[in-house]
Amino acid sequence: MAAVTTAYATTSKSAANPALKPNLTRQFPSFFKPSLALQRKSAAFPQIRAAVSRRPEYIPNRIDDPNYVRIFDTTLRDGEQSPGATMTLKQKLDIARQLAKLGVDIIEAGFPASSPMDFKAVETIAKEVGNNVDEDGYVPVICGLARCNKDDIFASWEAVKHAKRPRIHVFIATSDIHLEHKLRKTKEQVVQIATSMVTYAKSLGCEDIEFSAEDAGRTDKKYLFHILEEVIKVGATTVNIPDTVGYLLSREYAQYITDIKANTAGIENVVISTHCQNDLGLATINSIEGAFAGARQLECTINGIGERAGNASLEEIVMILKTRGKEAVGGLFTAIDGRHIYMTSKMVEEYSGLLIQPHKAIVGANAFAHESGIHQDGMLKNKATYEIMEPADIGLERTNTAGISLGKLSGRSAVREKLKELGYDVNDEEMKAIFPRFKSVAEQKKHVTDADLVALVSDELFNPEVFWQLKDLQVTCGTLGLSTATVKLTDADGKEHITCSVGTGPVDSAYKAIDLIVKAPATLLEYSMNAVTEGIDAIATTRVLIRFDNSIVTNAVTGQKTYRTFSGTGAAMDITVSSVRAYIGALNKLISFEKDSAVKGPTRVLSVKQ
Ligand SMILES: CC(=O)SCCNC(=O)CCNC(=O)[C@H](O)C(C)(C)COP(=O)(O)OP(=O)(O)OC[C@H]1O[C@@H](n2cnc3c(N)ncnc32)[C@H](O)[C@@H]1OP(=O)(O)O
Ligand SMILES: CC(C)C(=O)C(=O)O
Ligand SMILES: [Mg+2]
Repeated sequence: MAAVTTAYATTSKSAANPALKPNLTRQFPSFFKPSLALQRKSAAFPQIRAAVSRRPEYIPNRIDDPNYVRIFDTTLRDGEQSPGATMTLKQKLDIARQLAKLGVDIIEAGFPASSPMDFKAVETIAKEVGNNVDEDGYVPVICGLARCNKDDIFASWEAVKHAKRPRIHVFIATSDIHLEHKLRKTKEQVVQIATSMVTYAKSLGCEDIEFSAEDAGRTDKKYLFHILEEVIKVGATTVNIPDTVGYLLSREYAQYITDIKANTAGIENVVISTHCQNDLGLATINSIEGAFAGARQLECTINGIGERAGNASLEEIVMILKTRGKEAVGGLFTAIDGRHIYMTSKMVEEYSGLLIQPHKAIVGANAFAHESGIHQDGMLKNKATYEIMEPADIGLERTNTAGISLGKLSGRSAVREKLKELGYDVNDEEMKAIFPRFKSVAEQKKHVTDADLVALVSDELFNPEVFWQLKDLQVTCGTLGLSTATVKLTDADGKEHITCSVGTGPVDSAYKAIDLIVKAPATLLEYSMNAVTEGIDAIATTRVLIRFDNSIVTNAVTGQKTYRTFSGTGAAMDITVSSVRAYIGALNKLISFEKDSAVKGPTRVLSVKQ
């Protein structure tokens, strides 16, 4: 079927939506100083401004506006637990900065005791993002997860204490099945451990303590009320009710919150939180129903990434409350600046390597595309016929009227201007890398589309620290014999390395040649390719997943041993070049991880006397 070309539509088959553009600048000053376009938008939609400016003062254990819902983002902790989503320190810091632009109330930056690298990431985010107070007094709380033991809690505190608003998040399982088979403890032992560990967290000087009853969704309610009462008594300020295995239906989850409110002594002095996993596809709606029943902190991740089937998705929760909160969810609202959603989603997609399905709510490529005639007809007559949200609300604008058309005669200023319009405020250094790539595409294509440009820029800007870079590539392939690839790479010092290899096809031979140069202990696990735009001159994006053969991770919950994996993405008109860029991106991530792991970890904080 042909691409749709109404004033509103886009190519629904494409990985990106070329008719829509991110409405943000990478260094957008603050959502209190919106650009002219945003000011116009805010005037037309007063609820946007109101929502952003109505954030109540942050007090750990209470929220003075009864309708305000805190957004707790755990992309960097639960999100990173998705297989293959391991991120480097720099990537985590970028995401944390972007989450602060979004205005999330709490950033769970990691699990400091799980590795020296995670400790370093949380500590860095606490120092850099956790102290960046804006003119309105907003600064996100920086939170670190800890099991109920002193080493974990001490590590968490050592990492987060640098933030203006530090939080320790302690958890322990409370369901019979976890008590019996995983923790091998009695109910009273677990209450005793939980209370003594919350007390310990408080003794370190932390005044913002979240307690999670892991697997609360399968926990005997009387016992749940009891343990919550006890941790509240000793200083927990937020109590989280995770449906760890995504088991409960919405009405059952809401009933848990209602019952906790009605039966737990002291509950009125703390904030109740939801944490819904998506095993049955119910994470978002269960979080919303939890809020309707009285929870005022919702834990979620960008694009819904997370352990197994993922977590509740931040963009869905935020847009549900924005679109229906007033009339259908008791007037509940958040202070998230939705205009940063699209950019944040793109960044998490690139960094985690977890691609967004085209029909994903809010941020999928098709979320605002209208393909069928009757819908297009309705849209042309009145957008409200088929759209319940404005694309601009998540940072997208329709660009059919955009003035600048890029081609091979365009210079740096036009490209820079266009990028600015698309939301990327690139610096001179970044421009140096992007411009030659733009030129080489423009020389082969009559018209470089917005989607082409976004793919190139994402490939350049969202890539991990560069240790190896592709300089040149030549392949021969066909039916006459084995494919041969000659690859020239530059290392971190700019030194060139050339080698060639044969393989079963052009990608295989190129990857083998790269392996001969880089010599990383990696195994290719997955490879996929998509066309960003349509036609023979489309830009191809490749995603690869590689296994780090020297890094075995043990899952604390299942005890299962797995290899650490890294993803990489690449974009180019030539499919072999795109494939090579993706592979080198993944290898750079692996090398960066290896380097970060070698950072001297806080050995001292990992061994406190119990
Ligand atoms: C529902 C969730 O999302 S929970 C968070 C999951 N995240 C992670 O696991 C992060 C990655 N994990 C890791 O790097 C490692 O598992 C570590 C570093 C955290 C722990 O590693 P290890 O010390 O080697 O322990 P291992 O993973 O083998 O087992 C977990 C241990 O913690 C115990 N444990 C699990 N949860 C808790 C808890 N909340 N409080 C106290 N102890 C706990 C288990 O009972 C087990 O103890 P045991 O060995 O005495 O039986
Ligand atoms: C650590 C807890 C909050 C968790 O992620 C879960 O129970 O799913
Ligand atoms: Mg979870």
